[in-house]
Amino acid sequence: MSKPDAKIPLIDFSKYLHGTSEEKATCVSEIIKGFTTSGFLYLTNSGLSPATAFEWSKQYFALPKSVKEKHPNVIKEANRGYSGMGIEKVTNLDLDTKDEASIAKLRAAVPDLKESLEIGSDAGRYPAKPWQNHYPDTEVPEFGKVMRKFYESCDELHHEVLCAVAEGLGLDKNFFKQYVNAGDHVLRLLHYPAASKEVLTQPGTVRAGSHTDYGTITLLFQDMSGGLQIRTPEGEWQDVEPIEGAIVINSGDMLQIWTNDVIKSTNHRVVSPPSAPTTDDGSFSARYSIAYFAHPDHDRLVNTIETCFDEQRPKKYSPVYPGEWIVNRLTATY
Ligand SMILES: O=C(O)CCC(=O)C(=O)O
Ligand SMILES: [Fe+2]
Repeated sequence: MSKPDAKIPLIDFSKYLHGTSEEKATCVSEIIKGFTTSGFLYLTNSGLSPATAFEWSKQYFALPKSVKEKHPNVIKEANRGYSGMGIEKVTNLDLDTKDEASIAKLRAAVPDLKESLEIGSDAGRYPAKPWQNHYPDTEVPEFGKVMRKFYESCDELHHEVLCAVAEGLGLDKNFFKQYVNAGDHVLRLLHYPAASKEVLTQPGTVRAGSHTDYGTITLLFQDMSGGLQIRTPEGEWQDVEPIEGAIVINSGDMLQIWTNDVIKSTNHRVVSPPSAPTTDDGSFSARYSIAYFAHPDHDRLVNTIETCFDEQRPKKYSPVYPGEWIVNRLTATY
């Protein structure tokens, strides 16, 4: 169970979208409280439902391996396609050192027990990119249509949340808007297959290893299996229990850099808690989740906001290009 002091606020977003100016202000300060303490919050009444996307995601993961492996996620800059079981080992390494030995050691360690499909933007609403999504529309009819629609709905919601963040930081409401128009976001479908308790309770074995997210915010849709945890400043793991109908939203590296650590990019992971549902043979049941990683445009420089540093609080980060940041992080991850 989560501890009572868990600073993961449950926020009714309809109050921001349609409330009185007082309700709106309360909502903004709750969002800022979540992002500046645990780096996580729950959002309800956002108007966005992941139900259809989950249905199509399940159909995708049920396809034969040979079909999914036709379009592997191998080009870091593209970050599109399928990653099979054990391909990814997420981590936070000190990327300034680019320590090849630690990356190699990490790759040899126990891999994450999951498979995923990464989907990027499509030309049309967004500027064309040199890379394409490969939708399995023959095997799963309308897959591309469903995912494109969901991607765009997530983009819209993410814009609203960033407006609230800007307001909460005392900036112009549209401050982040100029940075997030290229559709450099990533929609990631995740499947953690059923696994025996012997495997998942071995020391060091996790469904997804500890990491921070690289972008501005992540919209995380999880089923009711549980297992998501965040690391508290005291170094303890705290459950982010699923709440029916609530979207988990966490702040990522870009907001942390922009705000000089005022907003947190918190480490999180996925394990199988003892309370996780089990199958008839006593294994942990499969878990499905969908993450929408919102990113600033890859070629727009992100530089710490002027009001977030002064003599007492020196600037901690050099300006970064989001595109370079993500490629460095992905290189250390796969
Ligand atoms: O599956 C989840 O609940 C979390 C996934 C996650 O943190 C990620 O893919 O970055
Ligand atoms: Fe994550």
